[in-house]
Amino acid sequence: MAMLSRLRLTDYRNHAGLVLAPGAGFVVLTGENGAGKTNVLEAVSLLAPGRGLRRAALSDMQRQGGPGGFGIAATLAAAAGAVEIATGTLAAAPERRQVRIQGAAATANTLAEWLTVLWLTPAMDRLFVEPAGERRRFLDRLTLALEPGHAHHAARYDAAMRARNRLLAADEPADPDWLTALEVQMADHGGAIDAARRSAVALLGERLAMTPDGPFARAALTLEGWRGDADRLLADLRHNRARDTAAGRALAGPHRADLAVTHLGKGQAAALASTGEQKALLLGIVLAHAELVAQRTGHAPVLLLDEVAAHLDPVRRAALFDRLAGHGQVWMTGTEPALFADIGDAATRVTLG
Ligand SMILES: Nc1ncnc2c1ncn2[C@@H]1O[C@H](COP(=O)(O)OP(=O)(O)OP(=O)(O)O)[C@@H](O)[C@H]1O
Repeated sequence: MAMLSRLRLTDYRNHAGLVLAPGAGFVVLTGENGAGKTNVLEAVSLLAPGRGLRRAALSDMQRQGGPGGFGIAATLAAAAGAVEIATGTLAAAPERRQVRIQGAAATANTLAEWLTVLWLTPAMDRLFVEPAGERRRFLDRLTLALEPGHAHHAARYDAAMRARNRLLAADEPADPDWLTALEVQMADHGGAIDAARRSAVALLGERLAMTPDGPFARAALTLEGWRGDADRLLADLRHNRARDTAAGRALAGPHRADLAVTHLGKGQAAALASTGEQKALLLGIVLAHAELVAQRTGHAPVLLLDEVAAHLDPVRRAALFDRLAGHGQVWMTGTEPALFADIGDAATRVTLG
């Protein structure tokens, strides 16, 4: 777990070749609209498991007009010394993500052992009113930061679930032993997923409850939609084979969970809060989580705050900078350098475009 001390982008979106040497603390990216600020944050988000902060297709990320394929390489300053991590695609396989750690091929999920990255983007403003999937993904990123094995369990669960769906959809009757084997895998990994999420929600809830009422609204969190351990999941899957066959998918399991968020001060569902209140709730959750992860793992996550500063009033902006000072590496974007005038000289400032 660490921070980035060097970042090199090759043919990544609009960046043919970009090298940055971020310091610890704030990394401020400014530039006009379309300069490629969010692209840089997206590149950093791909140094963690998953599809990055836009959830875009890999083939969309290679530079249009470039040779095909892209590269994102970073040096991590870790306690044990520098670690080189890299991800990207090759021109011949634009949809296949390659990952290297210290030069050796690795899976994307192992990136979680080296770097924790969390982000807040304008697209997440609608998180509380969107379908459950977006909140589940958000919850899973929060969980992954506390439990690096979470991505592995999620990947194995999804693979087993897809295989079970295919088996149930096939014309010929499913081999019961094979079906049971897949359900056992789903139950084992699903139980681990649920336990890790519940633990993350409980820890984060405690942290939020402890946080004094400040300029960012406080949230209460609960896991909804589906809860249960491995035994319960296995029993449910067995019992619901006919129903799942008719539906064409598994109707119960941790893939149906949701994160319910309440505005603590108002005792009201986050979805009912105003747009500004929803932004503040989300920011409050991300900040509390970053502090929680730093406290529990001894390593602050790398935070990517896309266009967050511009949407805060000056008092909240100052409060944000105050709260994040000394947190670790915090990447922020904005079109106006003046937004970041108050964060001091220690920041790494980069103008793009
Ligand atoms: N695969 C690609 N190849 C080349 N350019 C791309 C690719 N994908 C996106 N772009 C370009 O990147 C630019 C958008 O970059 P980005 O979203 O990082 O901008 P930004 O600096 O964050 O802007 P804003 O301030 O408007 O949010 C657009 O001009 C877009 O055309």
